[in-house]
Amino acid sequence: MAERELTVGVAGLGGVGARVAQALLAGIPGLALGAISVRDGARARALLAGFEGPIVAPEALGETCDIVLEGLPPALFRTVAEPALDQGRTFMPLSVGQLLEHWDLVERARERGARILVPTGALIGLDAVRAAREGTIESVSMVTRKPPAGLAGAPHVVANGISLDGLSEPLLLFSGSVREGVPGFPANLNVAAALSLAGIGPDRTRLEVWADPGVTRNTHTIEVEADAARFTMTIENVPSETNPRTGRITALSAIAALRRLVDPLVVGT
Ligand SMILES: NC(=O)C1=CN([C@@H]2O[C@H](COP(=O)(O)OP(=O)(O)OC[C@H]3O[C@@H](n4cnc5c(N)ncnc54)[C@H](O)[C@@H]3O)[C@@H](O)[C@H]2O)C=CC1
Ligand SMILES: O=C([O-])CC(=O)C(=O)O
Repeated sequence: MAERELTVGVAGLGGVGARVAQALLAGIPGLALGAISVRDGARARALLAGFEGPIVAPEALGETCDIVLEGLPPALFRTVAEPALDQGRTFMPLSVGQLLEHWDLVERARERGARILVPTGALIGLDAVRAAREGTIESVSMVTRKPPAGLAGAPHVVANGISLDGLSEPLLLFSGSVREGVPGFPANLNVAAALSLAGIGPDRTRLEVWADPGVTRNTHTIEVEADAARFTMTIENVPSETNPRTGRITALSAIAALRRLVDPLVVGT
């Protein structure tokens, strides 16, 4: 007999959340869009024609949904994460950098029998990094290059009075550990946080962030040196229409991660 469908609650209908919610509405076997959390209900109903489920506060999604997907501005992360975990749900964050700052939530998930599933998001190769971690990893580094518009307004840029207007050469904005870098770029380095969590942690994972007028895509290159393998991988993401900081593949990665929870055949580590 077929299992019942798992319901997904989507927090935030921005570039990522709207795409995921639309995919669920269009139909993914085994999954159903259970509830959404938005600021503008009328806009949401227009984006999700045919959705008749409830619109609730972010903290209420876990009351009825098996899986809670967070696609909010980073500052609202805990508002949705904490109740979902307390309710024993599967929590899928996109604002992954916030996990580093709210690390107690991992222990909370363990205590409550909840789970936090971090999708690969706008990155590449977390399967290989996770496999390498079962052996010994010596080093992991990542270089992020974004068009200057995708980095404008980041706290690090503002706090240091850096002007990104009219750049003619690539400009190195940050070099250091992922833990040091994330707070200055909360809407840009979720990928780096995910990489660090898959591998050797935010203190040992090295990072460079470049504002590069020569790229039109959000470009991330990771290099891993491990006893089992050495690998270098690059992904060049098309910025999404609604938010130039966010690569279009981010939503697709979340959809693929949701599918994995119910598919009878799962491929990849
Ligand atoms: N893990 C990854 O690889 C990546 C993660 N991200 C992160 O994912 C998150 C979502 O990204 P986007 O969809 O591009 O952001 P976005 O800014 O397009 O969407 C955020 C949405 O949340 C809504 N919102 C704001 N306050 C709300 C509230 N109180 N209740 C309900 N909704 C509210 C906004 O109206 C907006 O629609 C961001 O934190 C972003 O930095 C982005 C790219 C890659
Ligand atoms: O979309 C991207 O290329 C990466 C990004 O913004 C993030 O990790 O927050």
